[in-house]
Amino acid sequence: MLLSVEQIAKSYGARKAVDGVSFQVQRGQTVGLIGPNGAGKSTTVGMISGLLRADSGRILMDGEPMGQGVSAAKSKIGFVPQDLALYEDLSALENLKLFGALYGLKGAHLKLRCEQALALVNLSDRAQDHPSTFSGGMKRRLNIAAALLHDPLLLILDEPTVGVDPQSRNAIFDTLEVLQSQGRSLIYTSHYMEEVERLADHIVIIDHGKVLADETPAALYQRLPAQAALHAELASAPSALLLDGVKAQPGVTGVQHVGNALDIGLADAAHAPAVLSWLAAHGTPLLHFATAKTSLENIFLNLTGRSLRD
Ligand SMILES: Nc1ncnc2c1ncn2[C@@H]1O[C@H](COP(=O)(O)OP(=O)(O)OP(=O)(O)O)[C@@H](O)[C@H]1O
Repeated sequence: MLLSVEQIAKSYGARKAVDGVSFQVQRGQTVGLIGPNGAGKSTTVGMISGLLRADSGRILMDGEPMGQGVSAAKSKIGFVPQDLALYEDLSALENLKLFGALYGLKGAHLKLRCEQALALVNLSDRAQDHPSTFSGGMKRRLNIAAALLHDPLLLILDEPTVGVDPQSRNAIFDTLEVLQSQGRSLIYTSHYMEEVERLADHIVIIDHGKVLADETPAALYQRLPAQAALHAELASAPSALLLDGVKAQPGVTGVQHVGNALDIGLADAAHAPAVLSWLAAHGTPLLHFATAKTSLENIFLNLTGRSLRD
């Protein structure tokens, strides 16, 4: 195991921002930390990266306790904060050299690491430009490069796609996938389930400073009442009788309708053909239908009764 977070807690005055959070990160694993605004994600990763002191609990990095100040454990972690930390009046390369020097890198080794990091985030051709001329996404990528200079085992990213255009978002994902293929561990915080689902082997759901779930995406899917959804558009609005009939079909976990459209939850996608045949035999003509895997986005709603984003 690479990182063990054990019952960490932190209050700001009377407000408990993080209230006994525990989870682990294995070598090479990506853990997605997901929760709504104010759930305690930034405070949690702030404590893991050593920027914030925990009121209680313990954090072990590669077997060693994490504390404040410089330590071997801390040097194994790279942190990409939510707030961008770049010097606008230095070039991209000069920014990296400054960060690298702070990590104690020097000379040819520093230069090589800066070049490698710029190449990884696809900014080699902008090395001499100032970040003031960069898009939000390019600045974020430069920040990721800065956090990688000292070759950390674990990279922590706090909502790296906030304020980022879709193209740069994909470039960030591409970079993170390269890091994964190198066997690096990642902690990725977000309030977008689809992002976490794309990247993470393990998802930790956090709300009001507490862990609500800590599982693989597949295990979380199993917690959803419907595994698949069937959307069907009829030629006219369904009758109450038809709705009851659909609900009674094997594998149907729920039915909603808006106008002529039916949204049917299925315990398994394999039930879709039988439900469609039944509809064709009993309903008004079917104009259009589509099936889809249900979204993990629903899991938060399922666990808390609230949605991830308001
Ligand atoms: N420096 C601070 N002083 C006082 N309260 C704080 C401070 N930082 C965070 N909080 C509070 O602690 C709680 C957790 O905040 P935190 O930033 O960790 O959540 P988050 O999940 O990262 O949210 P977001 O997605 O909005 O960044 C919130 O109620 C927040 O208002």
